Amino acid sequence: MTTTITPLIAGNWKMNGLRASLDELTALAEMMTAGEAPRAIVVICPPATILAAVARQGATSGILAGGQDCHPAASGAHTGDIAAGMLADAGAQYVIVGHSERRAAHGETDDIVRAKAEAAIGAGLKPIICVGETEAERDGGSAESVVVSQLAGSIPDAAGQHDVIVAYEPVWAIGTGRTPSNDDIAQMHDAIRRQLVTRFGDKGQAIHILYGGSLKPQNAREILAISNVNGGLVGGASLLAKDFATIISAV
Ligand SMILES: O=C(CO)COP(=O)(O)O
Repeated sequence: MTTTITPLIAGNWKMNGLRASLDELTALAEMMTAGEAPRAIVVICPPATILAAVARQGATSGILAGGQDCHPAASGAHTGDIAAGMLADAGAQYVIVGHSERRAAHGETDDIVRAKAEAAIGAGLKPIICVGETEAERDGGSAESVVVSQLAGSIPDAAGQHDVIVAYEPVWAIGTGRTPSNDDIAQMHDAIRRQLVTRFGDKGQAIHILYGGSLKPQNAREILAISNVNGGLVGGASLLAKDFATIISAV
């Protein structure tokens, strides 16, 4: 079965962005409405402090808002954490879970990431579930088995009935300016697709598989054209409206 997936381009602002960044969002919205309508779903995941403002501003321009992480629990004594329901309350429609910067710095296991994805689905959000191998794992030849195993542990059964997004982000490509070869990206995305289809049948054909890691205006066109690459998760290049707009228009 061939399923057409509308590409999705998500910007992960990480710990960058003050209220002043909303000007960049205004510029992005203007660029998006100036030319032909974008052929992609566009999502910005800002820091939580400006999430509500991004969601409000995005409501008029079609830019959707997402969180960068959520807690598995709905509420409780978890100082500094944010529940998925709170992100939804602030206007988010998406939330990134299992980003490698959190897996590494906060000891997040696949079980925790899966619990976060379940919490997100429970709150009506679409989780963007991140997976990716380290450089040592790629050099050692285990990249595919590592990613397939991370995905098996991180994606909840509920993905069979609800919308989830998978983001393949090789850890060594994040913020480094390096990317895998197009063949390596194709091979990994094909392996992820096979696993999604084996587990979720036709629904697995419709799940977005995003590529992330040094996606830039210069390489977006060729990477986004690779089969089973259904969009991108963009870090550094999402901070400047001009660069992000170029990536969106590369779809
Ligand atoms: O981690 C990323 C997005 O989540 C990718 O970051 P860069 O695009 O800065 O490499």
